[in-house]
Amino acid sequence: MNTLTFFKYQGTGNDFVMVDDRAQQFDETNHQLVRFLCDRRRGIGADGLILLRNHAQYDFEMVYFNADGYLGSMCGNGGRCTVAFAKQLGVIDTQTHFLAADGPHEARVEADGIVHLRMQDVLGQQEIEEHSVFLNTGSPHLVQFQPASTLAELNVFAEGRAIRYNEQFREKGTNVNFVEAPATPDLPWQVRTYERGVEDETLSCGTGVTAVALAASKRGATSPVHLRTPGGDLRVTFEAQPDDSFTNVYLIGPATRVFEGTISV
Ligand SMILES: N[C@@H](CCC[C@H](N)C(=O)O)C(=O)O
Repeated sequence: MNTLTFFKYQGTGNDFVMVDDRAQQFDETNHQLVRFLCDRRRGIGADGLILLRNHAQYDFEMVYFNADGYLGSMCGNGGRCTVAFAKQLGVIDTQTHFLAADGPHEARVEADGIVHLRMQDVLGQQEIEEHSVFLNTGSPHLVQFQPASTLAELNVFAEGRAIRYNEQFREKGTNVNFVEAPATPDLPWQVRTYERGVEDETLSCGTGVTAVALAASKRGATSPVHLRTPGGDLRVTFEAQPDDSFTNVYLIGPATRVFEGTISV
């Protein structure tokens, strides 16, 4: 048996097992190990696992796995947590340029600990039905706008799973974000997310709230968009371009170290 040292981080309740893998010792093909480490009863427990690795051209590389044990796409909350982790390790100071599954990202850590993570430009969105759009913010997201005062009671697991496994999305999957617009412009957009690869509702999803903010810009939202998830509040800023793309997209929010430990693997 070997001993693995890990750190647990969370960003608005989306939680991750973080591993300093600069020595590149972690076997990323060991899906059963990742599932065990993310298991909330038999392992550490998390929505995903993130390896921080050295990279010749970037400050570091972030390798993200969903709780199902398989490599995932971009993780926005995980990206913010990885930036905070890199700072904790002394790999960076307060600015960084790192590599993730969807390409390079810039980020900075403000004095209050809030992480500003630049997301990839987003090339438009696809109308699926009258109240739902699909867009990719580094991960695939369906954004479904709900009637007022219905989000709190929605069965996100059942409704989200049905969409994630329907004819259109079954093969590659999608994350599903249910959204309620604010009653007045000073209030936040409320979001609950069923997350692919976790296959359950998570307390928040960073690429998800980014998708919601951009989709909401077609429904009156303006940058900066304030979003409220069951795990906490996030902000998204962006520039909308005439060709319906979005540039200078930032996901802004906290990233908290919860504990560290060792586990026999
Ligand atoms: N929670 C993450 C999303 C991680 C990827 C997602 N599970 C997927 O497989 O698409 C985030 O904060 O963006």
